[in-house]
Amino acid sequence: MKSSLLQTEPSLYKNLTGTVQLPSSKSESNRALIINALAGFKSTLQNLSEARDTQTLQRLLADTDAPVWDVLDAGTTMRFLTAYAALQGLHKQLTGTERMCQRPIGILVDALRVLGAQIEYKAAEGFPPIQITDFQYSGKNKIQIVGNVSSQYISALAMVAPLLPDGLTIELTGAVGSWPYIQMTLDLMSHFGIKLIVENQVIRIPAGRYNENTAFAVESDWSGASYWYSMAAFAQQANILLKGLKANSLQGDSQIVTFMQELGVQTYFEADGARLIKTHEPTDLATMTWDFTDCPDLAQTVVVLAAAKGYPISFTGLQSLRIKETDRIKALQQELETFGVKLTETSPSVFGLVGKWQAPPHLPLIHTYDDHRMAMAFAPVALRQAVRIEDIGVVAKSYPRFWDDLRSMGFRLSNL
Ligand SMILES: O=C(O)C1=C[C@@H](OP(=O)(O)O)[C@@H](O)[C@H](O)C1
Ligand SMILES: C=C(OP(=O)(O)O)C(=O)O
Repeated sequence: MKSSLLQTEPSLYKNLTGTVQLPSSKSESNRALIINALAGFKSTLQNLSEARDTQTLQRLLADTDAPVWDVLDAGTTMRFLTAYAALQGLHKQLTGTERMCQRPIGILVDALRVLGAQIEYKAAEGFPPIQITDFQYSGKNKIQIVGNVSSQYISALAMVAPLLPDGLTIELTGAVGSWPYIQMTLDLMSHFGIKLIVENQVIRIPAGRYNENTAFAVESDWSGASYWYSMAAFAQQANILLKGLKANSLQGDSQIVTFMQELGVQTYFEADGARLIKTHEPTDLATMTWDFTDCPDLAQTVVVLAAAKGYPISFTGLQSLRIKETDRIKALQQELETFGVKLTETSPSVFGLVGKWQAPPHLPLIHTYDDHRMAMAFAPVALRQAVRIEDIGVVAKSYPRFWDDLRSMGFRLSNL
């Protein structure tokens, strides 16, 4: 595989200005697609994401006859389709990339089995590929599920719960990670007509039908927006309009607004999006600990920025990063080493950055670990120094036009 060279003129570092049409949120798109499928494909979904994960889900939902659904590397697609196929008793095998077959699904499968699904593992217990064969309702209308492994299991269960004769009460046990993603699911279910109740960690979902013919427009992707915030923070001056973002978002990753405000990037909401202005360079920042429990997909963006800028930030809530597209903690540790920075666990579950960022003597190569967010989180570094990116193709998972958007802002990308 050929790596690519990403570089900029010094003038871009001095002043980064332009407009970006962000991709739509894949999380919102994937929920809307599942709910619309459960309601008979009759609604009008606008701005569905061009992310490969969403395109894959859309294609598989339409491929009703296929005995095997290959989700590639899409976590939500795997988890959502598992619950979707299981509760309808569809005869399906679900599989994915080698990495997808290392990402756990046992918690969801156990819950679906309790409800009456017949699901077998085709290889390792607790991991895809799985074979779904039948559904015979067990009569259970309450279930407990752990909240700190992946919220995707809970979203998957919640979306199919109205199909059960008595609905379903889902009790989340222990600490809950990625809660805003669960809230997004519940908000979308409400939008499509399900009247559910949430009390602390208990979600009560009544039996019912999703409304047909309901319009829904997907918002731009806040996770994708985070890389532009990072670029604005890197640059000396920045004025970037990110189109399609709204102040009141369903997406928890809109938390990036608050994080970046601390780091000198202010957000102004306009009629057609969010304008990012670099207002100042934070100089004497107090030592801070930032929690990514609710927004794990922002972690790589902020860790790389903090490492490069020497911001005194410690990080918590990174546990779920170990079971995503790659072990993201390990991947960050390895890549930051190239620049002389260590990401270390200073006390249980708290990660700190040690060492001063240094340009390596040779053109640095950023390894991408089949992880879109590794490539995108390191791309802003090119405002300071040229970098090689191992596989630029990884961005297709969530933000296929990422490099085109960088080019339109003045970045140069070439094959090596
Ligand atoms: O439900 C979703 O759309 C997502 C939930 C999160 O996963 P976890 O719940 O596994 O943290 C997030 O990391 C992922 O990118 C998308
Ligand atoms: C973790 C991610 O996605 P998924 O779990 O859906 O593969 C992501 O997009 O960062």
